[in-house]
Amino acid sequence: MLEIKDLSVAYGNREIVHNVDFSVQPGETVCIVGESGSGKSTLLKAIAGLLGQEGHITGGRIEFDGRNLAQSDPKEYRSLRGSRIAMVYQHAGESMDPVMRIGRQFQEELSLKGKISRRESDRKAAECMKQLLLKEPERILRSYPPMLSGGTNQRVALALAMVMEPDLILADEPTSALDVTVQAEVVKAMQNMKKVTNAAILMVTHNMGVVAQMADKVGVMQSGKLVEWGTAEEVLLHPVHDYTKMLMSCVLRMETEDE
Ligand SMILES: Nc1ncnc2c1ncn2[C@@H]1O[C@H](COP(=O)(O)OP(=O)(O)OP(=O)(O)O)[C@@H](O)[C@H]1O
Repeated sequence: MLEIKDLSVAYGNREIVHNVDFSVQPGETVCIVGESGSGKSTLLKAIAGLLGQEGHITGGRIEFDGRNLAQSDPKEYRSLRGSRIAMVYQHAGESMDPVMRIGRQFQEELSLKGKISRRESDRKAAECMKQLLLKEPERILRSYPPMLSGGTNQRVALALAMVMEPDLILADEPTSALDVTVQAEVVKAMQNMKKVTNAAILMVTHNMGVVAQMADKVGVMQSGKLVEWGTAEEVLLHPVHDYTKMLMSCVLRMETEDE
């Protein structure tokens, strides 16, 4: 459903992502890992059409159901994001409107697909929130984002993505701004999300626990290149590239030190 072909992305004259190729199949969860600054977020933003003023695609294709998004205009992207592609950010609370009640945010989002009553919107929102293990959805619907904790807001953002029944969810480090115990709750919620939606998930993350628990395929980026790609088992247990081997040995060392 999503095919990235020979994609290169630059900010100004500086090329950040170099000739990346990979694909995401329907319903599949793909995690992109790699060191800080390797271009993971830039890659995700390019796919989401959110590179901003300085960023641009310098080569290659982003094919979504056969359509080349690399050449789409911002309006076309906006309509796809409203209907078929959803995005979840690192600081989800900040991506929501702080002065709009959560219930209203669901209704606005859902109204992109057609007219919907407050009651029906609340019902759909509460259903998604329950699937993401959020307690008291009615209270959350009446709240404003700043009234809720970081972990709750992150799960609300996942629910906002889910409620649209997208074909593809793009997630940029959805757990990394949270402390460790809260991360575990959000990971559990994301696992549930994976179980109950048919959406493919493409996620950039530093959290190898998330990768181990959720990924079907894993891509490893280093200095703007995709240096390794394979099933989660292949990449986690039998890495080939030196950089991936080093990354995995760091994770093992951290886990041993934690024990
Ligand atoms: N808006 C921007 N303008 C110019 N350069 C940028 C911009 N955003 C990111 N960069 C540069 O692009 C490079 C890759 O950044 P990117 O955020 O994609 O990496 P990353 O792998 O996601 O890192 P992290 O894991 O730390 O988020 C970095 O050198 C960064 O400074």
